[in-house]
Formats: sequence, structure tokens, C-alpha cells
Amino acid sequence: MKLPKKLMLLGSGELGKEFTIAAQRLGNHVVAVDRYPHAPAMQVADECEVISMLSAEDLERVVSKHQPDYIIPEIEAIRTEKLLEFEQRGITVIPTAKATDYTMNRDRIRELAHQELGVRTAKYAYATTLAELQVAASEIGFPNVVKPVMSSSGKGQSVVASATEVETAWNYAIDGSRGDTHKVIIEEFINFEIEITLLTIKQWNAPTIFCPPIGHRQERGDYQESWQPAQIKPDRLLAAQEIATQVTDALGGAGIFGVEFFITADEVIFSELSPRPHDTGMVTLISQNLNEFELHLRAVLGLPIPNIVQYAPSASAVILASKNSDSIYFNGVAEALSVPDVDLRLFGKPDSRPYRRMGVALAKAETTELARAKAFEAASKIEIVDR
Ligand SMILES: Nc1ncnc2c1ncn2[C@@H]1O[C@H](COP(=O)(O)OP(=O)(O)OP(=O)(O)O)[C@@H](O)[C@H]1O
Ligand SMILES: NCC(=O)N[C@@H]1O[C@H](COP(=O)([O-])[O-])[C@@H](O)[C@H]1O
Ligand SMILES: [Mg+2]
Repeated sequence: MKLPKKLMLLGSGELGKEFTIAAQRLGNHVVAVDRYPHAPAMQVADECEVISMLSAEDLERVVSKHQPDYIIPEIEAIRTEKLLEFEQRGITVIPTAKATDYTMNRDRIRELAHQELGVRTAKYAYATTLAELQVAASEIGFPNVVKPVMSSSGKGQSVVASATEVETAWNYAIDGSRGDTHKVIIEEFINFEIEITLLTIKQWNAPTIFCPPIGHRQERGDYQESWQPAQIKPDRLLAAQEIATQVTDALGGAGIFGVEFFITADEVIFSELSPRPHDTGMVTLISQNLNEFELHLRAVLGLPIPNIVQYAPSASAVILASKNSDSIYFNGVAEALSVPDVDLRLFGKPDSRPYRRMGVALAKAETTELARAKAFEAASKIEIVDR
């Protein structure tokens, strides 16, 4: 294997930025692509392109122009049929074009896990009209969770407490849906003790390996804080590792996957997975010898991963914007960094909107509780101002 390789990143947010840094540390050439200019990964990549990644023509144009060795999707919203075509033409799509196609929408990956592989998931049904959703809701029971089939980061997702709320949830899901599909998934509400991301590294020519489990807390369907290791019983962890291996084997290829599980008093329930680094996995930027981006890169390029070492209990806490602005400054950086074993990533997104993730605070400590408190404290010291 000869380096450098040319890597084309489809999606250039905070996850892509750290991946680009990891790739360039080993001398690779990165072309960062996204829908808007000055996206985080573009600030550190060798070259960049601003296109609609849902457009087959746009994708064709940039792939023909740059002739990458690898196409590395960083977001879900990509014209995945086109990725299948690139793969047939001999370009390696990470982890596989099939994996990006199956995980673009919630229905295919859910059916693969539940129907083909027999993995335990929340009870679910689909609806394409309000009337269908009302019937499905009465069958699944209350509370339940309604989500657009095409969405991520909690967009269009709501918890429905009773029959009177179904219509509001339907409208919210349709408004929050990516594209023009009017299909929603309704799931039984899982009353979990903890939810985890199991970073699963699938390699070309070596066995699948795992990072210590990451616990996380979500609000509005979007992650607020994560910590590692998550305290779960060894037999639960083993069960999650077996499911993660089964699902990622069915998707094939190589790379890191963020496999999400709900852990209840007596069950391990598969939720969904990202065939790429996971937002909650940003905690590995401080916790491990190799972070999730370095692991992804090594898996993609077929480089060895001799060990994954967790240095100490660690945590991450998000820094969110509160309003629309295109003039972003951060106050409180010095205060946040004055505590030992605390670090920050400020993504450099050119504009903000309410709840947009603009940065993350990272912390290490003697226990996950202390690390969480430190990361939260550091994040709360950062104030986003206009000038
Ligand atoms: N059936 C459920 N029962 C209980 N909580 C749920 C259920 N489905 C989703 N949630 C909560 O909402 C969060 C977001 O849901 P999910 O992961 O399906 O959405 P997402 O939009 O794909 O998020 P992301 O892209 O950020 O991973 C979950 O992490 C969990 O906290
Ligand atoms: N849960 C998926 C996730 O966290 N994805 C990360 O957020 C970026 C989009 O951010 P934006 O919406 O602020 O542009 C994506 O590009 C990726 O880095
Ligand atoms: Mg999720």
C-alpha cells in the first residue's frame, strides 16, 4: 500500500474536519465537498468543492474532475444511487455504497436489522398519511416516537403522549423531512436506563474491533453530552458487540461505524447506526490513543490498529448557538481552558442558527461523573457573540 491517497469527503462538517486532519497527518490529499462554502473540513483540506450532494450531475462533475481513490461520505443526505455507480466504476466508497444507501433512510437499515437479521429493535410501523399514522399509533400504543424516514439529528422527531397529539407529530415530521417523501416511522417508546454508541471498527483484513462504549444524553433528538466508558454490564456489552458485528458484516466494507443501542433493565435494543464517525464519538478526541477519526482512516486505508487505549474516563459537551448570525465570535475560551485536562474544538462554521452545534468541550478526569461535570462547565463558559 502506497501513500498518499486522494480522499474525497462528501460532507465537510466538524466530523469531516477532524477526519481531514487525521488523513493529512499521514500525508494524504483531501478534497472536501459540502453544500456551502467555508465548511469546517474545507478550512483544513487541500481542495474543496461546493455542490448539491443530492444531485447526481454535481457528484459526477466533482468525481470526474478529482478522480479520488476513495469516496468518504460524512453525512447521510447524498444521492446514494450515484455512489453505487461510482463503486461499480472501481472507486472505493466507504464503508460500501450499500451501507450508505441502507442508512440514508431509517426504513432499510431497520428492516435489515429486524427482518433479515432478527435483531431486537423497538416495535415499529410506517405511515404515509395522517390516517395511517393514527391507526399505527393505536396499535403501537402511547407514548411512542414519530420520525420522518428521511431525517437526522432529531429533525421532525417527537414523542407522542396520547392520541390527541398524533396530528401535531405528523405535521412536525412532514415539515422536518428531508426531500419530498411523506413517509414516517412510528416506534414504541423505549424506557431505557442508558443509551450508548458502540464505535465499531470494521477492517478489510483483520477482525472487527470496538472502542469502550460511549454513553450519551440527547435533547430534541440531538446529542448534548457523551461520556466514555458507559457503565454497562459485561454481558450487555458482549450482546451489543455481537449485534454490531452482525449488522456491520451485513453492510460490508471497512471503516468505523457508530452503532446506537438502548440498554433497558433487561434488554439490549438496536436503534440505528452511522457508517462513519459518530457525533457522540467526539469524546475520543480526548479519551483515546487513537480517536475515532484516526481509527476510521486506518480502517479505510487498511493500516494496522495494534491497540486502542483509553487514557481516562472522559466526556464531551456540545456548544450550541442560540440564534441566526453570520458573524461568529466566542467569548470565555480562556476561562474554559483554565481547568486541567479540558480542551475545546470550535468548528469555525461560518454562520449559526438556533441549536446549531458550533463547538464541543472535552474533559478527562478520575471518574466519568467528574469528566461530565468538567466538560459541561467548560461548554457553559463559552458564549457565542456577534462581535
Ligand atoms: N424509540 C425510541 N424510544 C426512546 N427514545 C428514542 C426512540 N427513538 C429515538 N429516541 C431518542 O431520540 C434520539 C434520536 O433518535 P435517532 O437516533 O433515531 O435520530 P437521529 O435523528 O437519527 O439522530 P442522529 O442522526 O443524531 O443519530 C435517540 O438517541 C434517543 O435519545
Ligand atoms: N448527527 C450527525 C452529525 O453530527 N453530523 C455532523 O454535523 C455536520 C452538519 O452540521 P450542520 O447541520 O451544523 O451543518 C455534518 O457535516 C457532520 O460533521
Ligand atoms: Mg441517532
